[in-house]
Amino acid sequence: MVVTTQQLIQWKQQGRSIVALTAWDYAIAQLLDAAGVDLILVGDSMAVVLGYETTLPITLEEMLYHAKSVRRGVKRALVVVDLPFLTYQESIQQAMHSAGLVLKETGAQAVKLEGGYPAMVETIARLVQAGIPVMGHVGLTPQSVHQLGLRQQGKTQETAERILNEAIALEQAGVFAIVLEHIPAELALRITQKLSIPTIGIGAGIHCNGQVLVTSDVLGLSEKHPPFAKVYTNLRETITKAVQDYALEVREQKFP
Ligand SMILES: Nc1nc(=O)c2c([nH]1)NC[C@@H]1CN(c3ccc(C(=O)N[C@@H](CCC(=O)O)C(=O)O)cc3)CN21
Ligand SMILES: CC(C)C(=O)C(=O)O
Ligand SMILES: [Mg+2]
Repeated sequence: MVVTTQQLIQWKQQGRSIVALTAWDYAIAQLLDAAGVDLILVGDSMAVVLGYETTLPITLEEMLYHAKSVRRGVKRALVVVDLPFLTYQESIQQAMHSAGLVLKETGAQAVKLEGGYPAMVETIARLVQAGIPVMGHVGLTPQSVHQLGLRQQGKTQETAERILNEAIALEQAGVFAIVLEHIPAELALRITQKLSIPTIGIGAGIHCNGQVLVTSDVLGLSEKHPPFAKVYTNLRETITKAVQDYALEVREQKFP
């Protein structure tokens, strides 16, 4: 049984939590899919495994290349691809072109883009009308890092209302799900209760309809201490140890 956007909405109604993680290549995607992850996001956070400081330098070409590789590894999960910075904000035409390339060239089922009311509502409505499933993303939007920083959003009454209203506007525009990043848990609860579509949280508390994390953070591959992830295993240590063991055995002529 493959995961569809309708399935995610049904799971919200049934109270079954949605499990989402990011992937950037075939090997990782194949492992996550086989382990039963419901939604695989080809996130622009792959910046971390490509050695960029922020998500801003990632290009549409890089996303397409990695998304194709991810798609080849996935049999069951829904594959969603981030539209990178300035490949959708310029005009509806630009967004349509970028999202169209993602669906045509990669075989992914949906795109995600950052932002809410008013800037992105019309764009999302037009993409959805054209048959492109769109996932929203509000709260902390890392493509706006030079305006927002990386601080929690929606801490005041006023900004909390703004984020709630953005989420409502995005649902009306037709998104099938919405990422809530780095907002207070009580605000995420209010949004989750208000919307019929599922909320997928990252740093947004336990009340969301699902959770998403950056896989390199979960696996202990990221160099920096991850902001939201629980580090379930430390692959940096595992890999370092294996490589050092190999180097030693080669130098001592014990291998092969
Ligand atoms: N590997 C990785 N994991 C992520 O979760 C992630 C990325 N990359 N890249 C895109 C964004 C950036 N993210 C981040 C990064 C740092 C903080 C953080 O440290 N926030 C501090 C404040 C820091 C500041 O003000 O400069 C906080 O206490 O909120 C939050 C979100 C989340 N996203
Ligand atoms: C953390 C998620 C929501 C994301 O946008 C990404 O990985 O790029
Ligand atoms: Mg992203």
